[in-house]
Amino acid sequence: MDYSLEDGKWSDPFDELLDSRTKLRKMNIVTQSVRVPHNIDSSVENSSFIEIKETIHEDKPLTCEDCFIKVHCPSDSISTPCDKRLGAVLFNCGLSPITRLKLEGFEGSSDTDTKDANINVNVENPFLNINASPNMCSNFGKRQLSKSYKMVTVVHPSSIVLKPGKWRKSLNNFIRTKITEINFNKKVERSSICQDRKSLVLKGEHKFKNKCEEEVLKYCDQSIPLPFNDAYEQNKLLNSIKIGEGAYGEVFLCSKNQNRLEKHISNIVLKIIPLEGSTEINGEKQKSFSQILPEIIITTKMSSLQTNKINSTDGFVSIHKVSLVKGNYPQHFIKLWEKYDNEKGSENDHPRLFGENQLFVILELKFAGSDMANFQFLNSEQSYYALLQIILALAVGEEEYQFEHRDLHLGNILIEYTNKKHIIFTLKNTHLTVLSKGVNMTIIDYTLSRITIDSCCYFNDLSSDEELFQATGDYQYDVYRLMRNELKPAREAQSISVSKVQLIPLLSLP
Ligand SMILES: Nc1ncnc2c1ncn2[C@@H]1O[C@H](COP(=O)(O)OP(=O)(O)OP(=O)(O)O)[C@@H](O)[C@H]1O
Repeated sequence: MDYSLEDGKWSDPFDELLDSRTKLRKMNIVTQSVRVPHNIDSSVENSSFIEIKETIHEDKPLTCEDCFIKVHCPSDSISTPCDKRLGAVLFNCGLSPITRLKLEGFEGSSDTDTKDANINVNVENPFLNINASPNMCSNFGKRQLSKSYKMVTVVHPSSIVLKPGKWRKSLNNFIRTKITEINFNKKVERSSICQDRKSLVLKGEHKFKNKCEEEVLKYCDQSIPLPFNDAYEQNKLLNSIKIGEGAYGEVFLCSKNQNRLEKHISNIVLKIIPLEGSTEINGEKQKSFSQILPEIIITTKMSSLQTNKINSTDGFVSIHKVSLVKGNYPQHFIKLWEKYDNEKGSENDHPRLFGENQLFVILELKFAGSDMANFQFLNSEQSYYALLQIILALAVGEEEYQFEHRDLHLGNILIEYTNKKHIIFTLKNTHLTVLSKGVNMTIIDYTLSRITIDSCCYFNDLSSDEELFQATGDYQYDVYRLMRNELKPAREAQSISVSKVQLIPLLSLP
């Protein structure tokens, strides 16, 4: 029975507030002067936060005099989004604001209102104290209100302040564009592991590499790499366009024309990942066969949950095919790359730098919509059911494969509009039906994920990846540290049988 209200009709007090900012001002809930810091703060880490003075008169609009800034140290606090702290005072309703967070990096908000603010920031060499304890850092990240009562974020000199989402991409971009003197040689290669619960399955580097290459070819249903240009000829692909990029790959959308204009497969996404080359790409060492293998296995397994009888879900991206190709980047993809770069600006390196012996893995995925960081929900109810879909998909994945995503930020959750009224899940043989409220949610990007299949655990080893645990700039980065702390006892006990779902808060729900 559907007890929810008609699609698009339902709204809670907060939706009304969101309808227009003018209303907020009329209600004295928000004033020009405090709105900017308030919104910025919802995606800023724990370097500082605003507190409202207790003497506040509820019937009067807030001004900066009513607030003071507190500074916290990351070692002893968590960067709870500030809207939670302010929520009780500013938004007297059951739900916290669902904001589209737009923190454009370490320099503060991208909000045009902050343009003329005093930016008290020195980004020339923020890594100098990179290994220093934040406790010992006297001028630990703080913010200041400018004369015009606007808030800016100041870089914490002993940590890396990044925008939320694709942390590795942001980090590499930060290093390449902002650091003039890099005192930062601690890059650790992430090792990939296919580990038995008790002992390593594969030993010896060379054997291991060959075994992984063989395995990758097996998943590709190939015996040798295919020539890139022939396998993905321009006339086999229609309406191609570059739609996204990550630290490791370029993502294109196209329709695949299988038999020269005869059979037409609807939209597919090609995620193209360079492999095994010695050239650094996007500030990263290229992935090895052993590092890509877990991603291929995990993507294939999670996709197969669609047809599983006992635990099933469509919530993980569908994979049609994997290919291993070799050769220069085809010209038609280079053109699409350049078009994207001209229109949106790419943070990645130009693909012309790949030589003729370059290997790539290409994941052919189903198009699953746009990412949640760029999506605006119609109302709270829609976001609530979206969240339920994600939770149930994770529950199914965890039940079947002890799946942990471990990097579930907004950029890795895709949303597509759907006409389906319900989304169906099967969990331990029980059918569960969730209202779609017009949206279908899909989880992508298993670079950091881990699953267990028949007592064999597949994952990339994050324990030596210090970068992952040093970034700040969003609550997302605290979650990495919190999870590491949480798992320490298990690691110390040499146990890897952990079945916690890591879910970076998706929405600012109370
Ligand atoms: N199946 C898909 N449907 C629609 N868009 C997609 C799909 N897969 C990827 N994308 C788009 O491409 C972007 C990059 O993809 P993805 O996160 O898989 O790359 P990545 O290189 O693994 O990223 P990271 O830097 O996090 O490792 C996504 O944020 C999304 O916008």
